[in-house]
Amino acid sequence: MTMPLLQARHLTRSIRGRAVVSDVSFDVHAGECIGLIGPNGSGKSSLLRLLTGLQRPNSGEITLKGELLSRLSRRQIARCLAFVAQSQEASERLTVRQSVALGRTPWLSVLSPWGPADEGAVQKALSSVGLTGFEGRDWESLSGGERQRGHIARALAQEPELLILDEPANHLDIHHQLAVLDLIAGLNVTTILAVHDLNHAMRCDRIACLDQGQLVALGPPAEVLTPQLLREVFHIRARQLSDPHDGQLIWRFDALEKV
Ligand SMILES: Nc1ncnc2c1ncn2[C@@H]1O[C@H](COP(=O)(O)OP(=O)(O)OP(=O)(O)O)[C@@H](O)[C@H]1O
Repeated sequence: MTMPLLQARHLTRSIRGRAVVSDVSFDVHAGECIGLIGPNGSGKSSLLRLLTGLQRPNSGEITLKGELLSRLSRRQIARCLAFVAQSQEASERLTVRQSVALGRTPWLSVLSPWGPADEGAVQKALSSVGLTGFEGRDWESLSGGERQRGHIARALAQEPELLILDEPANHLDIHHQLAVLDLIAGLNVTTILAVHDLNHAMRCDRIACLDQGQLVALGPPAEVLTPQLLREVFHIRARQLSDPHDGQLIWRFDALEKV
């Protein structure tokens, strides 16, 4: 068995005495796509921030390629892992190209200045999110959905082994939601993404489900997404229907009264 790309062991993060991430452990293997689901406030964003090293757990540890994350520099982490946060904003006035080019920062140094490989990575990233031709536009002139694709392009330009995305389909119209999810699925990159749409989560290799900071289920979609789990965690009645067109299973949901 190869070493996991990322290991989380007994992660706990408390805010004002309340555990928003509580004793979470799991492994992520190279090539996997893991969908992180859970109700609002269940700790998805908090857990993702721990995995990126942006926040430290109160207890527990994370290893990235066998190295303790807490011992790695930001630059070392950024050469392996890219993060697309929720509602991320670029502060400076930048063009789209400049903004995406920031993804190359971890690879640049005095001895390794900007070169054709960096330019190639930026163009490839822009092309894979459908933003070729937007290079010269002011970042601020982009629509919400275009910005979201720009953020993903910046992360791709980083050429990470592990891509962590917090609700990447947020702000996107239905076409771009599906296009971004297809894009992520087609990348040769290990991915962890927080998702709200359970039909989108079905496309992941494994699903991790958080409830009140605890990891209550982890496994293939068909094992994790059961009517019982969806009732207990999301307070919904869930039924699976088969699409007559191709037999694919689709969820249908009804809200239940919270008890
Ligand atoms: N800085 C903070 N101060 C106080 N509480 C916080 C802080 N950050 C997060 N929390 C709380 O931690 C809990 C988990 O929040 P988190 O954003 O991780 O949840 P989430 O699952 O990503 O939610 P959503 O689906 O709504 O985005 C929530 O109850 C939230 O209010």
